[in-house]
Amino acid sequence: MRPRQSLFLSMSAVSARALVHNPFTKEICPWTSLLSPFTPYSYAPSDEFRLLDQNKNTEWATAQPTQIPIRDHDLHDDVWIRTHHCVDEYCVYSNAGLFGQGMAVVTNPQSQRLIEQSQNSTVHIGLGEPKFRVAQIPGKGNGLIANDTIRRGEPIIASKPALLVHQGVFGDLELEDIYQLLESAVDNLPTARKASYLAQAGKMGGHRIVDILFTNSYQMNVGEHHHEAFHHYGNFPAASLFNHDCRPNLAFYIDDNLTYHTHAIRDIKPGEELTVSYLDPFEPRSARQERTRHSLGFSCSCSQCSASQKEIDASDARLRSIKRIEAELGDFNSKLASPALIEKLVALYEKERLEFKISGAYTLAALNYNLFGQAEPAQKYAKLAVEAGRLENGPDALDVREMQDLCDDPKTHWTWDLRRYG
Ligand SMILES: C[S@@+](CC[C@H](N)C(=O)[O-])C[C@H]1O[C@@H](n2cnc3c(N)ncnc32)[C@H](O)[C@@H]1O
Repeated sequence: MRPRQSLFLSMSAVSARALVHNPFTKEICPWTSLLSPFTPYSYAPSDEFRLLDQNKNTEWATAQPTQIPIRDHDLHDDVWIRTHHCVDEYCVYSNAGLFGQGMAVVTNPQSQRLIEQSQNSTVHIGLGEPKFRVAQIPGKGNGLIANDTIRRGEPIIASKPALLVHQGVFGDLELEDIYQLLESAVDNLPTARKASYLAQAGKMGGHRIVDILFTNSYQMNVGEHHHEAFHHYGNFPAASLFNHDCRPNLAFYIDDNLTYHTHAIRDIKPGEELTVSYLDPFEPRSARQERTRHSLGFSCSCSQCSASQKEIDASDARLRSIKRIEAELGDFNSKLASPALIEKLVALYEKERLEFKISGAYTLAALNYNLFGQAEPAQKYAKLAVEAGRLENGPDALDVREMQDLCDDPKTHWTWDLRRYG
C-alpha cells in the first residue's frame, strides 16, 4: 500500500504521484554502471565544445546545428524548435523561452510531443530573495546554507530543467553520437542557461556534459498521464547545489509542467545546510551507504550515516518496525491493526526524522482510523496528510486529493467503517 523505492522519480506528464496508488521515489542518477564504457574526454571550455578524444588523439568539435523551426514562430518566443541533430529516433529540441530560461531536450518524437504539451500552462517560478547562500561544506564540495530562519512549508526553489535526456539514448546509441547530441543540446541553450549548466559540478569524470548530467540529474517519467512512461534524466541547475542527507530538511517534487519544487519540511535555523534526499530513506544505513558509494559515486557523510553505531542500530530497528507496521496497516484484513499501532507508526516516523516522507504515515493513519469508523482522528490525520502531501508531492497529487475528500466527509469515503462491516 505504501510506496517503496523504485528507481524513478515518477512525474505526471510527469505525473502526480499517488501514495496510495502509485509507487514512486526520487533519486539522482545512479549510473556508475554506465560510466565505464565512456571514453575519457578532456573538456576544453569554448563556445564550440571542442573536445579532445584522448584515446584516438584527435580533436573534434560539434557542428553548429542549423535550426529548423517546427512552428512558424520567432525563436524569442516560447517556441520549440528541432535542430538537425538526430541520431536514430532521438533528436535535439530546444526552446529559448520558457520563462526566460530556456530548455533543451534530447528525446524521441513521442516524448517531445508530451513534453511540449506539459509546457502549456504558465507557472510562477519567482520566489523572491533566496534565504540561502552557496558555501563549501566539509566532505561534500559546495552546498547551500540558510542565511535566515526558514519556516516549515516555505518554498525554496522552483525551476525548469535546462536539459532533459531520454534514457534510451544511453542504451541505444554509440558514444560519439551521444556526445554529439548532448553537446548540440547544451549549445542550443541561451548563453546564460548554457553557462549555468556548465557551472555545475561533475564528480564522476569522463565527458564533461555527461558527467554533469549524471552527477546532478533526476530521473523522471514523461507521459504517465497518457499511460506511457518515457524515462528521462532532468537536469535542474538551480537544484544542483542541494547535497544529500538521509534525513533532509527539504522535500521536492516535479509537477505536471516539468517544474521542480522544493519546500522546507521543518523549521531551519540560520547556518543549517539545506538538503534533499537522493535515496530511499527506508533502507538500512548499510544499504544507503552502499548505494551512494556504488551508484552515486560518493561516500555519504550525512547526519544519519555518520551517527554512532548505537544510534544506527536503533535507527535500523525503527525502520524495520515501520516496514512491519505498514504491512499490517496496509492489509485491510489484518487482525493486528489497531489505533495503538497507527499511533506507533506516526511516532516512529517522527523519532526517525522522516518528516519529508511523513504524508505516507498520515495517509495510512487517516485511512485506518476511517476503516475503524473513527471520524475524528481520521479527519485529523487526513488534514495532516494534505498539509504534508502538498509539500512532498504537490497540491495536485492524487493522495492529496484523496485525503482532502476523506477530511471533508469521512463517512462517505469508501474506507468508512470497513473493518467492522467488511
Ligand atoms: C548534486 S551534487 C551536489 C552539489 C555538489 N556538492 C557541488 O559541489 O556542486 C552531488 C554531489 O555532491 C556530493 N555530495 C552530495 N551529498 C553528499 C553527502 N551527503 N556526502 C558526501 N558528498 C555528497 C557528491 O560528490 C555528489 O556526487
